[in-house]
Amino acid sequence: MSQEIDKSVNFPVVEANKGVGQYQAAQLKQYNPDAIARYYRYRPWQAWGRMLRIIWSITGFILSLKWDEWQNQVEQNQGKRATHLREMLTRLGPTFIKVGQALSTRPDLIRKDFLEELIKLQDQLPPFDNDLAYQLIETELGRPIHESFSELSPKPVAAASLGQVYRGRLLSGEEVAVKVQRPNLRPVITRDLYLMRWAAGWLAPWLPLNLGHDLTLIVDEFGTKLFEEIDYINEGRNAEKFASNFRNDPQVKVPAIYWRYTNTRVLTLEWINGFKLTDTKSIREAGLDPEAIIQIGVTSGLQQLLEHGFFHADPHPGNLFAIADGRMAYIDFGMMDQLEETTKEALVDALVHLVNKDYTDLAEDFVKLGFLTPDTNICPIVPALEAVLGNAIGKNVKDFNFKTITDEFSELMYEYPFRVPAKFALIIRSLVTQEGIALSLNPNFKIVEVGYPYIARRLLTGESPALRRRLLNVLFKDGKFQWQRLENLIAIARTDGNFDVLPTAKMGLQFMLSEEGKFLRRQLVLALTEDDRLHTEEVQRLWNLVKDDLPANRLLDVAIGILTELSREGVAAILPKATSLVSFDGKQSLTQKLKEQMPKN
Ligand SMILES: Nc1ncnc2c1ncn2[C@@H]1O[C@H](COP(=O)(O)OP(=O)(O)OP(=O)(O)O)[C@@H](O)[C@H]1O
Repeated sequence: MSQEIDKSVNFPVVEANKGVGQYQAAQLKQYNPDAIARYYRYRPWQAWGRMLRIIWSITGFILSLKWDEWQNQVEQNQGKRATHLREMLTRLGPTFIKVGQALSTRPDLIRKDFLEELIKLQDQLPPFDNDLAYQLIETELGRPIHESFSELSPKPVAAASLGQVYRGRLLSGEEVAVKVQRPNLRPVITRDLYLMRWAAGWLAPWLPLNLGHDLTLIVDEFGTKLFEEIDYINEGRNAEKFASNFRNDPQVKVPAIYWRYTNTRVLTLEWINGFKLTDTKSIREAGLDPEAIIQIGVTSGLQQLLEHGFFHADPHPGNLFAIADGRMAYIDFGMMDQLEETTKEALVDALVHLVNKDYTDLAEDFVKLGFLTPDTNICPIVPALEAVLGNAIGKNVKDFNFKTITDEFSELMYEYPFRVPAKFALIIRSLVTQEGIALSLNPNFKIVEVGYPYIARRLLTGESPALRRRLLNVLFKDGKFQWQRLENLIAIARTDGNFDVLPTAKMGLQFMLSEEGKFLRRQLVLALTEDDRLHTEEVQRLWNLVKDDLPANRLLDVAIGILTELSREGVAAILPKATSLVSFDGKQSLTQKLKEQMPKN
């Protein structure tokens, strides 16, 4: 522990009540592009040296690519250039490593050979000095190492972009991972973000796509996230919130945080004994079923986006573990994002409309989600969406994959005024990464085979009124009930291991008998009697689909349960309007009987 922590680079914080150019010698706690710009406006020389180094490195790389083209050696030098790119980003430091990590999940933007090399940035990085790290742990925790840990590995077990991780044991015996941040991270990141933002402003007009206009916003989003990521207290809180969202899920494991041994730059959390999802060989050797792990990964990923709204924005395979007991564990909660309720709902809508091939509604969803501005004329976009997405989905919903969708979509973006809202860059990244992980475990993986059953189950079990409205959207087209869609939905939902028909049937019945279900009751009667015939075949087909899961006696219990729960007012509200439902095929006598049997309270 001989080395001193380098305190020479100190980034000042701007206090709101101080004039421009007056700074405190403290550290900027939150990303604030204006404050950063103000600081460097008065000290440009502090950024020049760094700027020259970045330009030098990037120009060198671009020239080597050009040289290969001139010499016709692109093929031969592919591997060499990919390594060059990774080494360059590593040399440029944490901010650029993070950019590389973000790009490593974008097969739509990056060549395959580069991609494979960039993936190594996820956790094969050079560690920083051990003594320095130990010293940082002591300073941050305010006590000597031996007063916190009975064991601490003499060397880090992993070195990542922002910190390195030691394996240790608390005095109380628990096995822990101790993550220590790289020294001087904040000032280094701040300076790089300033330069990136400045460059983004200059480059935007020369870049293709509407994406260019958003480039400084993308840098700001990246900067905000990066600042959140270097506050380990924030990461600990995120982990606990994430754990709480999955508290009832026996398949997802989240490490506990040991707050007594945690501070802004040191994080102590439960050690996870498992195999990274990159380590497919060990997963198979341990007798674990990759398909089951994929299922947990995709379902929990969709749950984060569509249910909790709080999602892991960095789910690369180095951050996901398969545990010997069959569970999947998440680590690294530095980069998380929160979706608003309206965004979650619009996302479900968009998925439903996409699967139903309702392209007009889908175009409207894009407006709601901010991909199109509200003043956009969607008329020409609808057929374009149909041409591109209809192709991507194919005849069968199962042919759908995000990679094809993003590829096809980038074509649309050239022709129509689509833009990717900064927030969605993270969602898209999260989805494409999860699909990529699943593909690495099973090359024939189709996200829809796991994803759509989950969505179908959620719609059918619609816990919230908003979800029930969506189910109705799926079941009706132009006011007509779509038997085939209900049949498909049930068939697909049944392939999801968690789908139980009985509670769903119960919920369906409850809904039908409620005031809210009035519309559905009426429409069902119309559907049943459409074209002057009783549609018994459709009912029979539906019944065949579910009858094995619905033993008659249990179904009767459920029905009686629901009916006895209904108050007299409830029944009175239903019966007069439901007469049409029961007026054919002699069932009126049954409702009469029910009326007589209802408790008189
Ligand atoms: N709780 C844990 N149990 C076991 N290993 C862990 C744990 N936490 C971290 N590690 C190991 O340390 C590595 C780096 O951890 P983590 O991803 O949290 O760091 P990071 O600096 O946030 O990295 P990244 O570059 O992915 O942002 C992990 O890939 C894993 O190998």
